[in-house]
Amino acid sequence: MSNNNALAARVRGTVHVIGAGLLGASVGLGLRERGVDVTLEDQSPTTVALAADYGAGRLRTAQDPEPALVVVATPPDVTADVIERALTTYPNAVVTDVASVKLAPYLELLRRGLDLKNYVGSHPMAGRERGGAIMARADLFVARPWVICRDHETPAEALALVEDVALDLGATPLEMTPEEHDRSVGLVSHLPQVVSSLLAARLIPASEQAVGLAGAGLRDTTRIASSDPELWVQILGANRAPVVELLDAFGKDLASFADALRDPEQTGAKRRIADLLSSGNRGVARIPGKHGSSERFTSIMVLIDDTPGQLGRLLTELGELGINMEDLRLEHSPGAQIGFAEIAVLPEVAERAVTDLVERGWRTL
Ligand SMILES: NC(=O)C1=CN([C@@H]2O[C@H](COP(=O)(O)OP(=O)(O)OC[C@H]3O[C@@H](n4cnc5c(N)ncnc54)[C@H](O)[C@@H]3O)[C@@H](O)[C@H]2O)C=CC1
Ligand SMILES: O=C(O)C(=O)Cc1ccc(O)cc1
Repeated sequence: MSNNNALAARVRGTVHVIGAGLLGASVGLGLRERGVDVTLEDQSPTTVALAADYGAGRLRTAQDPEPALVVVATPPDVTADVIERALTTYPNAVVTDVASVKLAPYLELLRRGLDLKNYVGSHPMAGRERGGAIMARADLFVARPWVICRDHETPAEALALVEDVALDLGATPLEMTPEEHDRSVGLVSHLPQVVSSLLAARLIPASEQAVGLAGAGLRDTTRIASSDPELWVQILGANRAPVVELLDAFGKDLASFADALRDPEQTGAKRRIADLLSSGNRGVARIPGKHGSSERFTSIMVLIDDTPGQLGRLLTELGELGINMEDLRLEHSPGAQIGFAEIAVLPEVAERAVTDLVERGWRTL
């Protein structure tokens, strides 16, 4: 695989991360790999020491000059406070945050009458079910969208600096208003979280025998049910209007489905069931990375650096490993330095294929 150190960072100057948990330490690890100077701060001395030990950056000293950029990676309910403190402490730095909601902190900062020319909110669409520095990964943001919410006062240089961080971390920056962002993540992240959690909660009273029959379908639909309830109470509370609207619509679909199924012999009931199920087919086909994958095969997503020869090497190594590739699809986001190779293999060899590829240094999703 190509070495990230070989790629020069776009970001110039020191990046100061406040909140050295999953997101903050992942930003630190990724930027350190590119040789960027990263300083760390956290209300927990243990967390900051842990993140530094993992190589996510160093502690700030009194001699350090003002950072070029501050990344606020604290829980949503204190994000506005921490942004305000960062803007005051480092008046010449650009300040961004990575909170999962964008409108509530922005409105709160406006309400406080702060000068927001140096603040550019953002949100990397990448995470894990568990927080903490110990869960951090340098490649967390690779090939993921990174939403940036500028406003009409944002100077071009401030926007460019936040975009550079996203690009240095392998993400694809894209601009949205805070309202567009919150409506979009309500649909693609917050509604799935609630549905997955409530679905998984149905398992609590079930017998061992019943739960023992669970397969990939249940695992796929409940993966994010292991998420941190404390973080999600904050995220959902801060984006309640779009999420409640989505839950109401979802509840209507559920009720309509149950009505049709209660009496499938009534005229039109079977069609209603089929229509709802086939809407699901059309919806799932819209998820990037899920197009065209055959039901017969298991897809493995392999990250490919955008450098010559990478794909050829992957195909050669698959041959060496004796893994038969049934299909191949390439996906490349404009602006990203990374692409995906979606390899279809027989389900029975999928697990071994992933293990062998990871052992050889490939990154899989
Ligand atoms: N967990 C996820 O999958 C994702 C989370 N986010 C957002 O990233 C932010 C951070 O989330 P995680 O890294 O998952 O949480 P985390 O719990 O792993 O890390 C948060 C850190 O902030 C520190 N902290 C809390 N209040 C502080 C304060 N006032 N000053 C300094 N440090 C403080 C905590 O001690 C903790 O170490 C949240 O706003 C979340 O919405 C964004 C994308 C994905
Ligand atoms: O793992 C997933 O599918 C996620 O959706 C993770 C995630 C959680 C919270 C965010 O604000 C952004 C991404």
